[in-house]
Amino acid sequence: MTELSISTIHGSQSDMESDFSSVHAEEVDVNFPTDFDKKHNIIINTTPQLEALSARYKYSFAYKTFRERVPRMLNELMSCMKEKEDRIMEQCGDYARFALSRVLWSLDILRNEVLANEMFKHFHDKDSDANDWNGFIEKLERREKNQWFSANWLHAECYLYRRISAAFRREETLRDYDYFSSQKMCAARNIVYLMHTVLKELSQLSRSRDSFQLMLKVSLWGNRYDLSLFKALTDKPIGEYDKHLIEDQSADVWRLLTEGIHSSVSPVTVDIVLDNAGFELFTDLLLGEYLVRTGLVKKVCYHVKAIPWFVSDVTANDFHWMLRFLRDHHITEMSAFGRRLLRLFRNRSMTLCDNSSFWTRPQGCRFMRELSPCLYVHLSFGALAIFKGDLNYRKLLDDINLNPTTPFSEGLGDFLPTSICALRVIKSDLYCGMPHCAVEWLTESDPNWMLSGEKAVIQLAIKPRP
Ligand SMILES: O=P(O)(O)OC[C@H]1O[C@](O)(CO)[C@@H](O)[C@@H]1O
Repeated sequence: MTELSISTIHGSQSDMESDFSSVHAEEVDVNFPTDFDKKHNIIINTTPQLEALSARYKYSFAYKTFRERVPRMLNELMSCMKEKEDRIMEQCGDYARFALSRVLWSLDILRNEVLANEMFKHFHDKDSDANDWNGFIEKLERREKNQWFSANWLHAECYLYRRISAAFRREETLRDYDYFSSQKMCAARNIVYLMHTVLKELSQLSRSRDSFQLMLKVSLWGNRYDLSLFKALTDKPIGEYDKHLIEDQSADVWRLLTEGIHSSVSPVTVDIVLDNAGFELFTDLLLGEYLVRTGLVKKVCYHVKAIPWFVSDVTANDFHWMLRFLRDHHITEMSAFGRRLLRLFRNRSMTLCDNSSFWTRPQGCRFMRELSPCLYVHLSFGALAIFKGDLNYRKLLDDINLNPTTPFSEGLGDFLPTSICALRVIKSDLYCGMPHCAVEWLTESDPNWMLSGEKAVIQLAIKPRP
């Protein structure tokens, strides 16, 4: 098997380390909680097991996220919008100038609400999920978990991105403007050399267990490309990554697709719940094309986010942009790959599921059957659903701080519409299905390991079929 190069991270690593080590550094201040901590009942501890992750626990990534990362991200978004004002006017028309100033004002208010740990506000926009969101916020109000530093981390972070979206969608002229799109497109353009290298190495791989496992791992490590955390990249041979794979069930996924399901699920469909745009999406398209081309599956269905989400998550616009970008590229292998993909979409071997708001709702996957029964039934008709990335993993576990050795299948609660595979680069302090003592050992050698994006898991929960 050829030694293929995939990326490592630098620069942001130091940001992360400084971020997290400052958390730990404050341990010395454990007897002297800051004024903010006292005023907002912050618990000077890590998150207890079986509790939901929340910024109410000082030694958590959630606390760091709302104390520092989110205010910084909102500052960057506001200055980026100001910088691009003229280009936005070209795209959305002159009237958007007033709309943009109202948006900047809303984002500034949002940032101050986070910094002051204010209560979540109800939505007054016309979007189809507004009522569901308000019903959810009322539930949080009753449980007094409706503030940035008391809510479950997943709920608060999803609420943040829904609020940002509301600020733009309130404005007719900016309603469909994706405020993260230039970052996503720019990141994709900057990594063409790697896409080309990967294509030359992998696009003709034949059907075999080794090739399948390699394709799955390329899609996994593509998840390191998440602009909400990391900004810069360089090359490293893929083989070197296996030592960073804490749990690897890729062989079980191969067995499931080749031995496990023939009679019960035909034609074999695989759903891929996408994460980041750009290079990660490219690796997910490569995986899908390999699955169909080698006859391992008849159909691949991709799931995207309905609104701009967590900076770099894929929306339907990003998905179509990537297909056009590949098809129209001057590099032969790139355009050939783009045309092959478009052919697979035309003959419906590949489809895009872009209309579910479930992926941008705060609830975990165990609430899908109740909240999005159609989506649940759709997944149950598939042979396997592949969940990409850290945020989707948190949604699978409903952000519950489980004992790290809890089996993955148990971590899903009762969510098992079909067999579930998680391809996750670990980027937050939440785990399950880990070998005994792995988390303790890793934390001992590096307290920041779970934020470095160095470690990953490939986990599978098999749905028993009659
Ligand atoms: O792109 P991914 O893999 O879902 O990672 C998202 C990141 O954002 C977070 O929400 C933190 O802000 C974590 O889940 C993770 O660190």
